[in-house]
Amino acid sequence: MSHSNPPSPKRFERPGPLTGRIRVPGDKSISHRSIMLGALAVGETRVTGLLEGEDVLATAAAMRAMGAQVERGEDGTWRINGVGVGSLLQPQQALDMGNSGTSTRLLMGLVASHPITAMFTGDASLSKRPMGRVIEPLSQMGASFEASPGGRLPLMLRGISPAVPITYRLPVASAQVKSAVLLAGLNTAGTTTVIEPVPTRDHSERMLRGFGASLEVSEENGERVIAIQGEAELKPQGIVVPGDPSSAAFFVVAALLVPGSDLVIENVGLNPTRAALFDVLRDMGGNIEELDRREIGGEPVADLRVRHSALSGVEVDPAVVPAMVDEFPVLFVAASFAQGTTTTTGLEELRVKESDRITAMAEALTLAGARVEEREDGLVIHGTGGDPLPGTPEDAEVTTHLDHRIAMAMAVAGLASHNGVTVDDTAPIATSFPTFETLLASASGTS
Ligand SMILES: O=C(O)C1=C[C@@H](OP(=O)(O)O)[C@@H](O)[C@H](O)C1
Ligand SMILES: C=C(OP(=O)(O)O)C(=O)O
Repeated sequence: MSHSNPPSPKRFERPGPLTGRIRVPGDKSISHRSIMLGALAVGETRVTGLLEGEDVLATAAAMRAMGAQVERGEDGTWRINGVGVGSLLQPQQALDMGNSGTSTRLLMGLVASHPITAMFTGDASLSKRPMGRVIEPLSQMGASFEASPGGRLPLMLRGISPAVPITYRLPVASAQVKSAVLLAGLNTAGTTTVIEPVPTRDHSERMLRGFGASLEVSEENGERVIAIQGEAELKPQGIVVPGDPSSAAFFVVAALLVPGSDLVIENVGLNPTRAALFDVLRDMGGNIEELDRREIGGEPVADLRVRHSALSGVEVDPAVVPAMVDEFPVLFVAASFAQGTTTTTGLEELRVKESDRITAMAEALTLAGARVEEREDGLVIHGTGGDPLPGTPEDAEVTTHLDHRIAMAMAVAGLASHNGVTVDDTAPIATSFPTFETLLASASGTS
């Protein structure tokens, strides 16, 4: 896990144009869910294109600790032999969630409706993140918790079976909270319902259905209502994981910013609940073309051809925030090079990710010479009009706070800066995108 890796500083400097074709690793959200649902199906689920990042490996280790077989074949296919809904085993040791909020919150949902007790631990970043948002609904379902102060990790969860089905309206727009309740509902007799005032990524709904759960989505008074029938029997699946749009985002912005670039990123997942960044960048003037749009594993996918473009500032509609919640760090970088001002609002959730991404990016971009104003719920960025940023001073480095997306976003800023940008620690990148630096070297012809 990244918390045990020594810090690995690196300076990112102006490369040649980004050209050719690259393929980013599999989608993180879909990879986590493939392992979890595979571990609850009876029989063998096969997954190709699984993201082999530390976050997903933490999920795999936890599912093994609760009885599933999760193995990587030599051909890169993952084989998961599940225990069946209701049959998770008592883990013998604490479940180490590393840096991964998704692993923690979704697995809390699974454990909550099984008659087992689990201790959840994580790294320094994860141990600061709020878990009250899942403790609350899962307590209503009958699970009990002993959490660290502030509803944080480490925490002990005592699950219960039978659990109580609930109807829960999400107080924050969070796919992790939605998924935790739906996963708890899998082993709960009756109907468990989640009401989403603001739609969030829908991979759990799509995949639960794909695995054979009875799940209905309807709309009532402008809200999404998701109802799952409990005591489900899941059937093993063959899953092909599309490329992660959240990882592709770094290369899309890099190609827009580095002069002369013309890059194709193959096989990018474009689920509408995930893909808003690409629309915002197009509104800013970004030349991003979709090639060969197709469907893979029930998800829309395309190759993205991205060419260097002059960008203009925009006001980002807060309604699109959930559909690009992880992409703001790199959007802020794009905005720093645009002509004019970019305004973002409604980003309160960014303060409780792996780091406080509003403050972390304001500080990092300011150090690299950008003009940034921090507000409670977003950033206002005055762009350079296309000129390079100065970059970080020789003796200074950007602080990533154990946050992979800060590290990668500022690496991209370095590519378009006079003096480059030094990032204090690139180790967290391995949580979601272990091949980031290799792909960057290959796209810029420096490998
Ligand atoms: O459900 C998921 O797979 C995720 C949901 C989002 O978190 P929130 O639900 O906390 O917004 C996102 O930031 C995270 O990277 C992955
Ligand atoms: C917020 C993220 O992940 P998680 O919540 O799973 O740690 C992310 O990948 O940007």
